[in-house]
Amino acid sequence: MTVEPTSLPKLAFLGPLGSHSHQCAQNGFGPGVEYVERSTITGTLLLCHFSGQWQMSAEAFKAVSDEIPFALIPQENSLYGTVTDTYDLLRLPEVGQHKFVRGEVTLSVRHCLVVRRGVKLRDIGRVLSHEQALGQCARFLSTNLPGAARIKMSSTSAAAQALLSEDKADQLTESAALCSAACAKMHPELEILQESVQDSNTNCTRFYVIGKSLDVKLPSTFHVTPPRHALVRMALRNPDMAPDATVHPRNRLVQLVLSTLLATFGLPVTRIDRRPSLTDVPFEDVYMVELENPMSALSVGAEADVNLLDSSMWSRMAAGVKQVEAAGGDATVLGIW
Ligand SMILES: O=C(O)C(=O)C[C@]1(C(=O)O)C=C[C@@H](O)C=C1
Repeated sequence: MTVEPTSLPKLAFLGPLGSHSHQCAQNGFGPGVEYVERSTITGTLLLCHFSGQWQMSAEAFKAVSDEIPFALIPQENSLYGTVTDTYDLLRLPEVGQHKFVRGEVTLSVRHCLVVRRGVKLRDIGRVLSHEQALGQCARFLSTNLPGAARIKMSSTSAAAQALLSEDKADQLTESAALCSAACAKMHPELEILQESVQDSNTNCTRFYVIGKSLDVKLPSTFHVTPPRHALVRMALRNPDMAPDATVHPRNRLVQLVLSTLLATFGLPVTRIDRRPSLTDVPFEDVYMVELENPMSALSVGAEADVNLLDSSMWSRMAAGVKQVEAAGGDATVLGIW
């Protein structure tokens, strides 16, 4: 009898190893996936302008494919707010077609101030980290390192690694990084100068689990609950054709979003985010709207419930999309989880 080799599904995350994304992925998926690190969420962001549409490559996110069916990307932090790279990616047409939000994981986030061994606080002239971590530690930095330049890196773990490769002879002052304690401990040449430097101890980041389709089965180690959330992208279908010429298209979109949303999907709205659209029209926006079904929390458990709730969420979403379209809007379901 031959034993088939078992292969775990792959999950892409923002690396290198030791990033908060890595920690969160491990908490959420444990040994149930093969981890594939990527060096950016959004890679070479918004670099090429192609056939009238801004295109971008997003390594962790773009990796989602037949070969890598899942990715984990940070969505929002409790102190510093929306992860804009992620919302920029949610504007892409392929989201809602080949990539969907299929789950979420929240991570409690603690940052340390880390240096090469022997470096003192007074020597630090630069602090390297992910933009989110710099923002989450802004008060600490202003108080303790007011003159230090804040340098954005692709991740907190990339910042820690950069300390190791810095050429001391090139620098007049020393650098520090903001990263997790676990990340600092991966490098014996590094030392933690101060722990827990984020501006609040309740600091946490919510991540989206992206799947290559709405059907792909989530890894068995991921805790699946009955679908409770939906994410919908809304825009004006044809912004140039306002039925009432006195109303600016931008206002028309706000009216559409507000008037249709509250009634159309029949579910409470839990957040609304707005980003510039991918068209060339100045100030044309796209809205990302998250809805939450309070009822599904009551029916956790049986597989039958999950299927029933799944189809009821779906029919609500499909009906809502039709109504938005009838009102001159464009709505795409980006995820149900
Ligand atoms: O840089 C990392 O370690 C990441 O995983 C990214 C990220 C983010 O983009 O928000 C994740 C969690 C923390 O909020 C800080 C940074």
